[in-house]
Amino acid sequence: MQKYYESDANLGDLANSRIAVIGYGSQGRGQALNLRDSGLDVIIGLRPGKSWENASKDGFEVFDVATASGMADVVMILLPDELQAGVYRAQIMPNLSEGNCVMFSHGFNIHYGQIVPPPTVDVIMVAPKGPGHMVRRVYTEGGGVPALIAVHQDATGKARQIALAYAKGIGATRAVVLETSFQEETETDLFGEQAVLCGGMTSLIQAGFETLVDAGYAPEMAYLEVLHECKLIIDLIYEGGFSKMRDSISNTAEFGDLTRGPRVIGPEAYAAMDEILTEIQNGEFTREWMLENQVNRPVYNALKRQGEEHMIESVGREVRGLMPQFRDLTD
Ligand SMILES: NC(=O)C1=CN([C@@H]2O[C@H](COP(=O)(O)OP(=O)(O)OC[C@H]3O[C@@H](n4cnc5c(N)ncnc54)[C@H](OP(=O)(O)O)[C@@H]3O)[C@@H](O)[C@H]2O)C=CC1
Ligand SMILES: CC[C@](O)(C(C)=O)C(=O)O
Repeated sequence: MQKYYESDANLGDLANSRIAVIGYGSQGRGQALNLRDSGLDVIIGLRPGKSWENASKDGFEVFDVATASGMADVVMILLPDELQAGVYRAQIMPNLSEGNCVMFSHGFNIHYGQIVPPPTVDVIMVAPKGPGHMVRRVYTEGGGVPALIAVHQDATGKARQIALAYAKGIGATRAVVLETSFQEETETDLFGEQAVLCGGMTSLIQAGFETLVDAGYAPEMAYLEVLHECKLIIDLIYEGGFSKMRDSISNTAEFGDLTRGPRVIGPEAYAAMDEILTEIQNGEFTREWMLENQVNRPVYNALKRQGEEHMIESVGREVRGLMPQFRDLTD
């Protein structure tokens, strides 16, 4: 896999370009602030509302999406994936000029054919591998969140240099930038967030919590054991892999980890993961998500409400309230 660092990228490749960041949410805000602090010319495209107020407060010039797109050489689309195609067709596409660059932080809309840009523009991806708030926080601390780049269309012959310059602008080359394809990024990202990082992890934690509470243990004990301590264990895995974590835990914990863990994630879990991956690869998940949005998200809203009402959430608020380090954090 091709890897890039600071010396492989040149901010000069974007020196004469105006970048319109469309959207000012998690990624939009983090990326726009970092790009501006890296000396690049950034404007914001939005609809009136909360994000518009936030971007103005942060000192950006904010325009409606059509105007910002028409003023820019590089248009980075950081709207929710499910809304991108509609906004692109109505407000971005009519304002693109030959030689412009259209960018994404997730390959979703290009890979699944929801957006098909004209052949006269570059189409690239710079996808930070972390939440937007961390993209900003780590940059201000002098580091960077790693990112993936991909080139879908290279109309100008400079698409890769532009992707690398942008990645440098948001701080990613301070960590590492890997080159991939829109397909690989989209499918692995969706799989990761569904099966492991978000879906798999919350389901695992909730199942552990329910098992302890149903067996009569105090909910506060269950919370500390299966949720709070997760972060401490994950920090060790993040720093040095499973080996560093296993060096740090007791021998008893390690024996239990090695012998009992595979019983929890047994053949049925592997089969479920295969099924989830297949639904991503054959477009079934994307069809479900896009149709869900067309009918105002009945399933999403019901499941989200059930999640918010689960006992683990109220117990969590209570237990975090007992610890000084959580007092300044808003839930
Ligand atoms: N969240 C993350 O950390 C990551 C996200 N990504 C990708 O980044 C992209 C952006 O995601 P994310 O940052 O989570 O998005 P958010 O939901 O955090 O932010 C979306 C932004 O788009 C604005 N917006 C929504 N609808 C419209 C509209 N019709 N016209 C104009 N502006 C609108 C919102 O403004 P308003 O206040 O008006 O609603 C908001 O500023 C996606 O492609 C996602 O897959 C990739 C890696 C990680
Ligand atoms: C894990 C969720 C994520 O894929 C991310 C922060 O990288 C997302 O799309 O938000």
